Amino acid sequence: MTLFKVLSYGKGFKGQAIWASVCSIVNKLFDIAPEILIGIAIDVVINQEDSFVANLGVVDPKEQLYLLGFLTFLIWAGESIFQYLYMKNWRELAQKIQHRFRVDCYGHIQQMDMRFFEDQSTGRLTSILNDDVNQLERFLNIGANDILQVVTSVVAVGAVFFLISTKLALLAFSPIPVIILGAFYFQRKAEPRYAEVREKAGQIASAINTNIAGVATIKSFTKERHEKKRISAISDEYVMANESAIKISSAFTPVIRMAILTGFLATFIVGGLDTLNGDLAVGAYGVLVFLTQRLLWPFRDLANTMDLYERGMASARRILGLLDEPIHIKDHAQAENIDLSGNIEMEDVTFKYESQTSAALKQINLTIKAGETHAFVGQTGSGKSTVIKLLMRYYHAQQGQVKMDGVLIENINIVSLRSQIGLVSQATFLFNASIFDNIQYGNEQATEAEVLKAAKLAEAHEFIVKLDQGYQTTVGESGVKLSGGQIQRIALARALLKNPPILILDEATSAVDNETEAAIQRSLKKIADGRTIILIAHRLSTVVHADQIHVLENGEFIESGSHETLLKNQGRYHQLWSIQTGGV
Ligand SMILES: Nc1ncnc2c1ncn2[C@@H]1O[C@H](COP(=O)(O)OP(=O)(O)OP(=O)(O)O)[C@@H](O)[C@H]1O
Repeated sequence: MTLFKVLSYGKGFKGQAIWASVCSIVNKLFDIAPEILIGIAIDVVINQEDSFVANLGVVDPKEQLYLLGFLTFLIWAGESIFQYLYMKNWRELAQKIQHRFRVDCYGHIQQMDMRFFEDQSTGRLTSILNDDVNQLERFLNIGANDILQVVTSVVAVGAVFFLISTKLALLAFSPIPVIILGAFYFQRKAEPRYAEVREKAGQIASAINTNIAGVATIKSFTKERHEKKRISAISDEYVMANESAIKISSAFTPVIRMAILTGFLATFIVGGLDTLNGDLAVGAYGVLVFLTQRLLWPFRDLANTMDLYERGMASARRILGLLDEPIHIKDHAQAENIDLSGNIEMEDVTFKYESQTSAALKQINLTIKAGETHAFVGQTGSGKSTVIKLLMRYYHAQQGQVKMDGVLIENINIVSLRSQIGLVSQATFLFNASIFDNIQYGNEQATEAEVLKAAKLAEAHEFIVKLDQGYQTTVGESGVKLSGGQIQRIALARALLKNPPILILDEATSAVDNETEAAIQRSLKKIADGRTIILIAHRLSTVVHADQIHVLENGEFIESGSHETLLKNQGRYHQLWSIQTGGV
């Protein structure tokens, strides 16, 4: 059950949960005590020297009243103190649990396989980490306390009722089964509606996220009105989902109120008649009438609690669903840390993306010796980047083997593998931080001199120092304050700083001008010694110096060799080269 799973997240905070529960219960006991004191006070003014208090030893009615006044003061003070304590403790617990959920969820998302992210919208994930966790926090803040306090009042008030009059106790309790049945009915009706509300909230977040990220495209196509309408339509769906939940939750309180009224009237009239007949003392009658309210009114708040509970559980199910998503690519027990020297082998590797009907790579065989530079060229969609994704172990090949230094890639610890590959991918991502920090991300131990050296090798230093704040310039999310070529050079510097034995550049210099690219090539030559380099480029001038160039077509290597050999072969590479150099 969702609630138990949520509560099991509170393991480790058991002591505080018990203390918070005690505070909730004591507060409730203090809360119902004044009603009993009112009854006793009525008894004092009516029976004076024969009152209940007089029997305890305080005979003077005035003194009895002073005593009751003093007790009332203590009770109110106690109630206030315990209210402070339960609120503080439940809220602190809610904070701890929501924090744990958020951080665990985030950690889990980060570990998910790349294929998981292909079907997910960032908006949905952010809405789970933000909105759903907050929703759950709201329930945890007050929900547990509300439930405990309702139970406490039923037990404590019930005890007083049964002590005074069993008949009236049964009458006062009669609406409770109706209320509980109503609550279950409400819960069953509300559950799917709140699930729908959470789903719609996720869709809104997703649409807004995408649109803000793509605002330049929206503007360039002057689609602002269209997009506003689209967001408005999704927002309308959210409103409609909420309206349907509101209808059912709003009906709950009035229905409960009528049930409460029945119990109250029964005590009021039957108890009154008993008092008139002399079967019930006036003070006791007063206590019962006031206590019926104390017994039944909390059930009215149950509607809000149930509402909060349903919303909270709908959110919890989304959070737990995310946490239950299996991680397919992970280290197995025998995975080792290996110091790679840069030998790479692929044997008969065939790989198909789940969503595709045909394989992206077919029977690929590749041998790269440590220190060599290899390049992959070929038409768009031919499978070049997919080779890299397999080397990074983002995906798992359905057939064949990938080895590094003779060790199966699955037997290498993922952190060890990825930390020894410097990848500059097509989709470069910079963090919303300073340029310095973005480069240093490649190696957090790197000194300032090392960061500058990497930037110089990547031909980035010159443009960085010309910026207003130099290395301290903050780049916007995805580096929007920089040009495409500048972003690529920062990403390259970041990868170089990692000083990896394997460096993979997937269209890493596609956006820089020819002159800068030539300078980067010269830098790369300097650092290529003892390092395996894999290049992917459409611009063939980038790859002419590679030891081996592999031409891919439809997921197959159709030609391999050095630039000169491939030109001599007069095959596909020759054709591509001729097109690019204007020979055709
Ligand atoms: N995440 C994915 N899910 C499903 N199919 C994919 C995915 N990524 C790539 N593909 C498909 O796999 C094939 C190979 O894609 P890949 O990105 O490896 O090509 P590429 O040669 O690197 O192309 P480009 O030069 O355009 O970068 C393409 O048909 C592509 O549609």
